[in-house]
Amino acid sequence: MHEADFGVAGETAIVTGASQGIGRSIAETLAAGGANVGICSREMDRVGPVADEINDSDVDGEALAVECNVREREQVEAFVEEVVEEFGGLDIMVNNAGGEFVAPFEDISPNGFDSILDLNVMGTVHGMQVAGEHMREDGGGKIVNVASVNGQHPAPNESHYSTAKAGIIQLTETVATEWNDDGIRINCVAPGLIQTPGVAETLGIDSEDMPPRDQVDRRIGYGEDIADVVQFLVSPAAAFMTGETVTVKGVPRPGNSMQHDLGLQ
Ligand SMILES: CCCCC/C=C/C(=O)SCCNC(=O)CCNC(=O)[C@H](O)C(C)(C)COP(=O)(O)OP(=O)(O)OC[C@H]1O[C@@H](n2cnc3c(N)ncnc32)[C@H](O)[C@@H]1OP(=O)(O)O
Ligand SMILES: NC(=O)C1=CN([C@@H]2O[C@H](COP(=O)(O)OP(=O)(O)OC[C@H]3O[C@@H](n4cnc5c(N)ncnc54)[C@H](OP(=O)(O)O)[C@@H]3O)[C@@H](O)[C@H]2O)C=CC1
Repeated sequence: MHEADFGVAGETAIVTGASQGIGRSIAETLAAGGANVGICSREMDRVGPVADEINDSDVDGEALAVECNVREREQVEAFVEEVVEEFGGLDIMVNNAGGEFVAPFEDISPNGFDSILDLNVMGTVHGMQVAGEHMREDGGGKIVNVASVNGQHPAPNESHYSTAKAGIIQLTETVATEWNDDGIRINCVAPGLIQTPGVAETLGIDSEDMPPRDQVDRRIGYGEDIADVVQFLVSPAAAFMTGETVTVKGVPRPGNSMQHDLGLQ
């Protein structure tokens, strides 16, 4: 009888942008599944407490926090090296750090457009290339990139971000074809609207009464909705998946969802 294996116990994972929001949920979920997690953000004061919380809890995985700006290649190299030394390898890389500001196309300066491409696309490129080098040496690994429904459907005032996230989807699909022979599976998750501190800050959306997770329609997402799919993608259960983008957005319906209000149907 076949039993599905969603396990990550004993693996080493890196999650970028894990001081809050989706990245934090992914790190906590993988650690609860028994993986050791290296986590980063731009400020140790913000990411350190997340590692402390994981290490003070009764989950099997351990956490190591490192200050790292994913836009800086040398910092990504140092971060990955520190995690590999601490935990003795690297099996899973989750390129989650990303962000945006909301503005009409005509109001975005060249530097503004570039900052969003640099953070989202180049941050992912750095993470993939640096992690990929270690994974190739070790005989393989799993990479998950965090894109967005914005990379799949048009929405007003998101031109820079949508361009960046569409690029991440193509990057995932293309490199998956190149690194297949190295035993590296690369997939992508495209979240719909997820309640995070970043969304509260950027879009002004802060849902106090979150409907339960088993409700698929008429709700904003939880970080855990994304984390669970990421764990599936890096688990043996997804062994036959690479170069895919999994959309996780519930059921947005015209007139009754915030995603509709944002033009993301
Ligand atoms: C259904 C799905 C929809 C959900 C979509 C949600 C998407 C998310 O990603 S949610 C998580 C979002 N969280 C964040 O984005 C965090 C908040 N944002 C930021 O921290 C920053 O904006 C940044 C990290 C995205 C960019 O940082 P940085 O490169 O340091 O930016 P600078 O402040 O140095 O500015 C560079 C450049 O950009 C111009 N600019 C900044 N904000 C705006 C704006 N609101 N409108 C227009 N232009 C902006 C800024 O003026 C600079 O350009 P120059 O003036 O030409 O130098
Ligand atoms: N929330 C949503 O609705 C959606 C989010 N996404 C994507 O999911 C990912 C996470 O989003 P969300 O959790 O909402 O975002 P948040 O803004 O809540 O969190 C972003 C995280 O990334 C870190 N971060 C930001 N810039 C950098 C950087 N240059 N280097 C390292 N870390 C960085 C932040 O830490 P610190 O500030 O401490 O550096 C923080 O931990 C992003 O890629 C986003 O685009 C996609 C679709 C929808």
